Amino acid sequence: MAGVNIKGLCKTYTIHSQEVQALSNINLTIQDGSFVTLVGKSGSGKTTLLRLLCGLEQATQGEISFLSPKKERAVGKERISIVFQEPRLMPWLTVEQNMAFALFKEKDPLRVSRTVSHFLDMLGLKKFKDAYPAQISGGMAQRTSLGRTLCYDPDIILMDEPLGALDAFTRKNLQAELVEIFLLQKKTIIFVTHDVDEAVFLGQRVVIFEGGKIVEDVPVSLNYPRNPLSPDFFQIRERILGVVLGE
Ligand SMILES: Nc1ncnc2c1ncn2[C@@H]1O[C@H](COP(=O)(O)OP(=O)(O)OP(=O)(O)O)[C@@H](O)[C@H]1O
Repeated sequence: MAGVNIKGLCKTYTIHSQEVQALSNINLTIQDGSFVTLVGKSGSGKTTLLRLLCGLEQATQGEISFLSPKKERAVGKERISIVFQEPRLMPWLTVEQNMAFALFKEKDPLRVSRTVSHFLDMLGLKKFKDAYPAQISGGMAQRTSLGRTLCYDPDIILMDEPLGALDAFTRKNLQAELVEIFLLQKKTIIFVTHDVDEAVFLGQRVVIFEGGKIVEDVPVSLNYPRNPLSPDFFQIRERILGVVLGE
């Protein structure tokens, strides 16, 4: 595992010679093995931060470093994986093969089948292992995408609204499963969502973005699994909603 230390991070895009400051002076420390959710209105810079963290974009200024990285990984070789809103599975591969794809560098076929089988089990996909993406539901496809990520054994998992396209029932189920996976695996998870309830249900901290800046960092010191109907949950949710809506 690894945590992240972000110092003075800025990202400017240029659209038709007009500069857009997507992120300005972001300072954030995310501890190893913690679950952090990022919320904020559309265009506040959440996805840009994830893209910088996984190297899909270069920062204009500032730096990102890793905290307590795994000893067996060389510095700079931390494993970061990203899960998007859409599962991005390969349609010509089965559920099992899509997950195994994360292990294409692994030489030992037994290790591949053991790892894939473990996560197929954990995610309730065993019965569908031979199905193709077009033959499974959106929830199962997103579980397969998460399974592929877990097979890769990343130090840090970035999630960009991974449950955003699912129906409310499937979404609630997957939120609960994600908490269980987090408690079992203790990976560092950085999760972007527009849904404040989801952010409070999942995160140990909710970081609020506005106009490319962090405007508040709210600790959520409630035990898992959380009850969204409890007064403590309600109070934190209202506080965050107030900041996001600028009330
Ligand atoms: N590739 C790009 N080129 C130019 N501008 C970009 C690019 N990506 C993002 N931006 C701009 O950066 C700003 C932040 O965008 P970003 O996607 O990070 O916001 P967000 O908070 O993730 O929004 P949403 O919740 O809608 O996904 C926006 O003004 C957006 O137009």
